[in-house]
Amino acid sequence: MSWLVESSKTSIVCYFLGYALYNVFFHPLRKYPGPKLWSISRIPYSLCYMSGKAHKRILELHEEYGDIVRIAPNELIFCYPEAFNDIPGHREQGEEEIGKDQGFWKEDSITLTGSNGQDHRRVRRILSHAFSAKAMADQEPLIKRYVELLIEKLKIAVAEDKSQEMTSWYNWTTDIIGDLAYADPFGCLETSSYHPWVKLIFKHIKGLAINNSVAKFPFAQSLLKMMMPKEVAKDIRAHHEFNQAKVAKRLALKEPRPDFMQSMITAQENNLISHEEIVANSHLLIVGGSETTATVFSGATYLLASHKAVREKLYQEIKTRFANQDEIDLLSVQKLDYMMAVLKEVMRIYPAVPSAIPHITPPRGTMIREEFVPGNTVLGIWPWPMFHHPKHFAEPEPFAPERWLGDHKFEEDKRIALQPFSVGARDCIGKNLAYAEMRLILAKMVWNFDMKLDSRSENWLEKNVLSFLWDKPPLYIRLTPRNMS
Ligand code: HEM
Repeated sequence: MSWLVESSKTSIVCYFLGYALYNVFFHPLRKYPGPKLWSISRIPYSLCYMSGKAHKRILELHEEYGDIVRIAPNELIFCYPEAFNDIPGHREQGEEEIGKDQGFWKEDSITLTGSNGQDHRRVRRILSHAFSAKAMADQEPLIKRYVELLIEKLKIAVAEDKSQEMTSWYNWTTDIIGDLAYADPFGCLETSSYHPWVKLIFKHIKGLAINNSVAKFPFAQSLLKMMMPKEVAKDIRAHHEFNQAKVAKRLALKEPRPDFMQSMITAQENNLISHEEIVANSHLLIVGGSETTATVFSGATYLLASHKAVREKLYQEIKTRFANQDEIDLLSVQKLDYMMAVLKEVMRIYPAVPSAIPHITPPRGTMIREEFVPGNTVLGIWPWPMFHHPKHFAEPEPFAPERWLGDHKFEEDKRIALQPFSVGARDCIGKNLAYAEMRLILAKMVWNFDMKLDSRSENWLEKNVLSFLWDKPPLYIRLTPRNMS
């Protein structure tokens, strides 16, 4: 019997040795540089992914190995400004799409962001109506109402305690997207507290890195499911049931509404979208449309609170442009050039989507940067390292909005490297809405309050944990109301 055990052990060792040798010396990606251990197995990349600081390690890898690095047997990452055009960007006519890696999306593959080819184009066309200039003009009164509610409730809270935990306030503005998707707000701002469903969205971030890391290890994924505490499984079920119930309630409304759902309802009447797709995409819109903007608001508030000169300059711009705050609307905020520079710099320093969203080459392979990349190779661009690489941005660490306003110190910057909304046929469909919302909220915040950092939140940026998206620590800011009309 012992000979059987011995020979099994030898076979296993030989298998792994052969696998390692193949990956290093014979694999089609062998010519790409990267740490040897990472090219043998996915495990080092997965461990890095779960470390909470993967963005920094990935930047180090690009600095050490160059623009294209092999980070797993079958995976390459790219860090040069044109990479956004080469991978998610528009393809030439007749060229095959570099689609999303379905191994990453799994259950989300029927959403807009997880689907490929015809399905993606069909749903994108349907949803694009909800994000047109006309739709946004129709949505403006609703957005303004919630922004006014945010300011009003904050003023009440600040009268009691100047120091407010701002990530929660910005998470509560999910009310806007909740109303645009379900016609039924969560009531977070009204009650100045979390709706349990909204709380779960933000709590869920912590698990994303683990979930994404094990996605490529089916055994580990099954194990994780088996080990999942009962309450977590119950939370997940309740979360999905809540989404389904909200969608059903919105679908039952007879009156047309200028919201995200209307275009899907019209499409369903013409058999262009299924009920399951409507449910899945409503969830995507809520999560994609609220977590991202809440991150940018939190980053902007922290950076403004800790940079007095920038804060003052922004305040001056807003005060000079508007006579009273009723003049601040979605259209007028577009004229605030300094604010735009501030927002770009916030998204460079603290991008809302900091980690790579994996794509995959078509089975026949494709050309990238005049080199052939074999079929079924997973490709990624990590936004945080792209936006922090000293080859792309001079002095990448300090918060410097002037870099977007022609300051000669930054004239060598590769500005096209900053693509926080990605590019091409799969860029952020909510980009214009996000900019409108961000400018409006920031303008109203700066008009109404001066912001200073509470000592509890010093080095807040450094305390953020990367879990695919940011797992944000509490952000305490001291708000002083200004006496403005
Ligand atoms: C600052 C705010 C935002 C940032 C930084 C952001 C960023 C992004 C990025 C990088 C992508 C591409 C993801 C990929 O490659 O799969 C994306 C896609 C998407 N975003 Fe946003 N987003 C923001 C706000 C919003 C808002 C407000 C909405 C809607 C309410 C939204 C809805 C979507 C959807 C549906 C997609 C998938 C598009 C497609 O695959 O065709 N996003 N976003």
